[in-house]
Amino acid sequence: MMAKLFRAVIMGPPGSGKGTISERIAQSFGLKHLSSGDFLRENIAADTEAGVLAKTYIERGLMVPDHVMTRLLLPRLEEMTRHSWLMDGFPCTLTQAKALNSTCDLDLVISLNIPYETLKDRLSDRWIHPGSGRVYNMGFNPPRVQGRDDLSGEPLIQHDNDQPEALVARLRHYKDVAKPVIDLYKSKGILHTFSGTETDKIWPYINSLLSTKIPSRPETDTQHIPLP
Ligand SMILES: Nc1nc2c(ncn2[C@@H]2O[C@H](COP(=O)(O)OP(=O)(O)OP(=O)(O)O)[C@@H](O)[C@H]2O)c(=O)[nH]1
Ligand SMILES: Nc1ncnc2c1ncn2[C@@H]1O[C@H](COP(=O)(O)OP(=O)(O)O)[C@@H](O)[C@H]1O
Repeated sequence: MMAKLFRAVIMGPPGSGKGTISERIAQSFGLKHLSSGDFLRENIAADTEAGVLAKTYIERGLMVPDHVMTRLLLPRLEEMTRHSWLMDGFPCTLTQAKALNSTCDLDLVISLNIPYETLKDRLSDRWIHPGSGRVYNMGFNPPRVQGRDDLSGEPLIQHDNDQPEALVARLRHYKDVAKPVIDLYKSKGILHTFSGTETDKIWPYINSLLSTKIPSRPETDTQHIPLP
């Protein structure tokens, strides 16, 4: 019998560690990690109509409008009827959350609650490989060769968006738009909030929560069965 599918969302302000934690969850529990940012970058690289439109917003440091996001992401999720997944970066707004609601039932929402000073320190030290979206931090997870991506060897860049002046505005905006989304998931009884300043200290709590929710791990009993 196929294991029950599991659908989760991870939310948090820029720099809260959504990408970093999502990778750990994907590796430990075999969920597919879906990232709105990666998905947008793929569409931009492929010059799709929505990608061209999204690029005009991202280049100005703005959020992509809800109707573009839902038009891009929902069909993709609808294709994933046989997969368990973890979505990072979507939904960001109540309109997106309601649209997602009409497509699927979420099992769990993880919300990361990280102090502003911590976010500021991390993001001012974040380096990105623009081609793949791989993320480094000079203290926490530095690249093997300074300034170069581990896999491609290509140069890493920093986003102006990650510098303190832009960050204050992004965080204020996040708080405003995320609050009703968090309230919605709280009212559904699926919200789990994790607070702290270090991913390595938060991770064991997320790991043990997921261990109680996701019955089978890839390395234990699904060796011959394709993952859901
Ligand atoms: N010093 C430190 N850096 C961390 C920690 N956890 C994550 N980081 C780094 O902080 C930065 C932000 O982490 P991400 O995983 O990209 O955060 P995110 O929430 O996905 O960020 P956005 O893509 O902007 O929404 C990256 O450079 C990470 O390597 C931590 O516990 N300590
Ligand atoms: N759910 C979303 N709604 C609107 N815009 C989004 C969404 N997810 C991503 N974006 C846009 O794509 C950009 C890149 O996203 P991401 O890689 O998650 O990184 P970051 O939030 O650090 O910029 C965002 O800055 C934003 O413009």
